[in-house]
Amino acid sequence: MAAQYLGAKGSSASSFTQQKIRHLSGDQTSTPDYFGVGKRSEIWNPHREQPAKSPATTGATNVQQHRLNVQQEQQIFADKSTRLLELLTKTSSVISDLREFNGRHMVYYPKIAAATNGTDHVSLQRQALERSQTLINLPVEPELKRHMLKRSNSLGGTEVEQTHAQNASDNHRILTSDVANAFRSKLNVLNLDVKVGHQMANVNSLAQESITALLEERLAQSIAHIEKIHKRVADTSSKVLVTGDLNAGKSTFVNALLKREILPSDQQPCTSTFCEVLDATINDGVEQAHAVRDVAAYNRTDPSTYDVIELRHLYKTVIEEDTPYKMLKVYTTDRRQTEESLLHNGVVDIALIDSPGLNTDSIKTTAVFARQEEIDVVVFVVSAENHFTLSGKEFLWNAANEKAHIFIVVNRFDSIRDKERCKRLILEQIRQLSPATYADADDLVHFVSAGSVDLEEGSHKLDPEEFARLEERLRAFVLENRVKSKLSPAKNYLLNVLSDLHVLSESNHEEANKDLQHASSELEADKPAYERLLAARDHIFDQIERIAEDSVRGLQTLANTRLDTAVEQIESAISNLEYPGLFLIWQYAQDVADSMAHSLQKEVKALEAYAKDKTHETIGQIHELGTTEIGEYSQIVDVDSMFLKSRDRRIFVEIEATDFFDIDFNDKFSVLSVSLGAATMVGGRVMGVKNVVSSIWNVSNVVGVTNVRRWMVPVMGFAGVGLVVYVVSDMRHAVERKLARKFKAAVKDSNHNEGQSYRIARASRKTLRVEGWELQTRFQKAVDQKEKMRSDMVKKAQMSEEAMKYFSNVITTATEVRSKVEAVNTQEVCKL
Ligand SMILES: Nc1nc2c(ncn2[C@@H]2O[C@H](COP(=O)(O)OP(=O)(O)OP(=O)(O)O)[C@@H](O)[C@H]2O)c(=O)[nH]1
Repeated sequence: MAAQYLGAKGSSASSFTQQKIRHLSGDQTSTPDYFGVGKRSEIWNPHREQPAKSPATTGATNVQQHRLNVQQEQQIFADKSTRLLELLTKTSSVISDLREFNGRHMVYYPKIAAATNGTDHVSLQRQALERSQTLINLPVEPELKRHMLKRSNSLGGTEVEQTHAQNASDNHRILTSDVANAFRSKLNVLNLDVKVGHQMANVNSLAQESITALLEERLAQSIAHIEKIHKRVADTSSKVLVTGDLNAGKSTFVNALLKREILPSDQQPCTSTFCEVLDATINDGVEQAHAVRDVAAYNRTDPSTYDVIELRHLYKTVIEEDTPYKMLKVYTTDRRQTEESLLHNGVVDIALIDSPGLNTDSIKTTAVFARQEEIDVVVFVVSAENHFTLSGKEFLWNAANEKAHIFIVVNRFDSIRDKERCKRLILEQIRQLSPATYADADDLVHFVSAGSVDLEEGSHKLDPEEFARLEERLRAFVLENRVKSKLSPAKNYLLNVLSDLHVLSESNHEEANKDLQHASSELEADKPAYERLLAARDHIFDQIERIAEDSVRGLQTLANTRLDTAVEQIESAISNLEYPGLFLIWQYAQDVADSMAHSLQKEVKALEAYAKDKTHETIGQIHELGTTEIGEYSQIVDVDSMFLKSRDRRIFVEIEATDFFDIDFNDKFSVLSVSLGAATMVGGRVMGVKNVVSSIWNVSNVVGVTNVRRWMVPVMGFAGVGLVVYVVSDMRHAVERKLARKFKAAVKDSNHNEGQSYRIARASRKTLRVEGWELQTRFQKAVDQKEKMRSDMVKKAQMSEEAMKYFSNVITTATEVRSKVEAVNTQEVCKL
């Protein structure tokens, strides 16, 4: 039959081969007409008129040409599958990279803005609120937060604007339903909308993290699927499922193909489970059957996954009703020459699967089996005597929908008397059940007698002509079909997933670009405010230091001066003291000492009060400075806590007996003067004592020493009395003078004034420092916050740049891979 495609214009086999390889391997730049018989579409029109056979074409040439075609087909298939395998690997690695990227950056997947239900709005509002609350969660006073929000505006549009800008930035990710739906409609395998019940739930209500997780899951599934496809494309064998009505002769047919009595056949329905016949070379050349309970878990190299059954005992297992086995893997050797072998012929290894006859119980299982991707060809065996039963029709009808072409074997044809009528009736049934199969009936429908095939070992008897032809067509059909069943799904999946990667990457590239623009413009717009903030911070730190130091120094100087003055004028502290008289002079002295001490202490207290006021005033200045720069905040420092513990020192003056006499015995005139003083007081005339003494001195010089001696004694006596009188009468003032002198000396010796001034200044400095620190901390927080925001923006910009670069690479790779996948032609296959 292959000859019908050949030599119409007398083309040589080699030029035919080259044309065909170019064409079938997808080199679509070359002339599409590889058969040289006209337009390509003509080749595939099932209703085409068959070209007339060349009378010169002999059967031998046909066979030879068929074999040549098979080899070429094999070469083309190998080329296509190698290319697809590479492209599958490449695509898988692109998806793996995307998974990794999704883990780091979160791949963007658009959401729909127009809420379809209340939840969407609530969710969007919540997101916006969460974003705006980021600032509110800062570890600062509520009042400060409020003001920082307010102030940040004056600092050049920081947090509040950023929050709005962030919202705007994120909102641009939320699309109108039309745009998002348009985006999603472009997605095939990576569309994240999931079916919940009878409705499609979209991802709007999901948080970005959930979308990321969903996408991750989808990408992982995609990689697993590609791995499965890869395995299938790399697998050189094809699976042929043989099914049909009960007792139609399926097992007999499989044996006829194998030219061996492998599967048991019986007049009564006997096949109770699926039997897959495979080449024994796969099983290290050992002929045996593996009875499998769990097909998914079956592993030939793990004997725990199956029971071994000798081939000669197969019958018992196969006919066993209620068998626990779901599948029998029958490894057998095809004793024919390699090129004649069906199971292992160097071109395509075929595994034949015999199935239980169709009835109401088995139809479902068989239909599921037939639908499996790994089934390359479905062969339906129908008994020529019974035609299609109801189960057979149902199966064929469904299978035809899935696989389009079914290979139909009408068996037991030898038992039919009116063969033409039988053919006509059965073909009519096929026309109704599977029009595609009917259209190719010449190749796909075979009337044979499988029971007539000689299975005798070493027999050289040729197969009946019809069966030989069936065999040739079946091999060709398997070869043709594996392009459809193996390569087409691979190609389609790759095209879908690559298209999705392209769509997703374009959208992400666009988003990353928007993010980059946004981050860059935000940084640029914020720069002056940031610089102002930094300058203000440095300035304010200096200012605080200066204001506080000026205040403290002023306070210390003032305290010192005032205390010195107070000491200087300490006599005024006793001016109002009542003198209790000579007899209580000791008590009076005590009172004088106390008064002076109290007076100084009072001054210290007054200075402390002043220091509080002054400190309060300075705190106010610092606070005002702070609020001007970072907004209102509460003052935490309390000046009332200053000087809570009394640290003033009382000046103690020890009262001694000498404090009552203010006479200097070292002075040569002292005693005399005191006596005279007393005398003059006694005489009622008070004159300067020194003047009197010097007058006497002058007189003695004039009158001579002898005369002086003569009247000196009475004078001295008189003076003594006077002295006593004077001392007694001056005792109050003597006490006051002496104690004042002692007090001043004590103040001076103890450095009291300096000490107290220093203490007052230190207390003020301490309080001011707390306020200064508070402001510095708050300021630093504002700076840190701004710097964090800026560094986040920079990171965002960097990430956006990285994302743009990454997605543009994905776009390039996906485009390249896609065009290579498209170039693999899986539509047109050569009919062998
Ligand atoms: N006359 C004739 N009998 C055949 C032919 N092929 C099979 N048979 C007989 O039909 C009966 C059933 O054959 P099987 O191969 O067991 O049929 P089956 O479809 O595998 O049966 P189940 O798997 O049990 O449904 C057997 O007795 C075969 O000898 C044939 O071409 N001609």
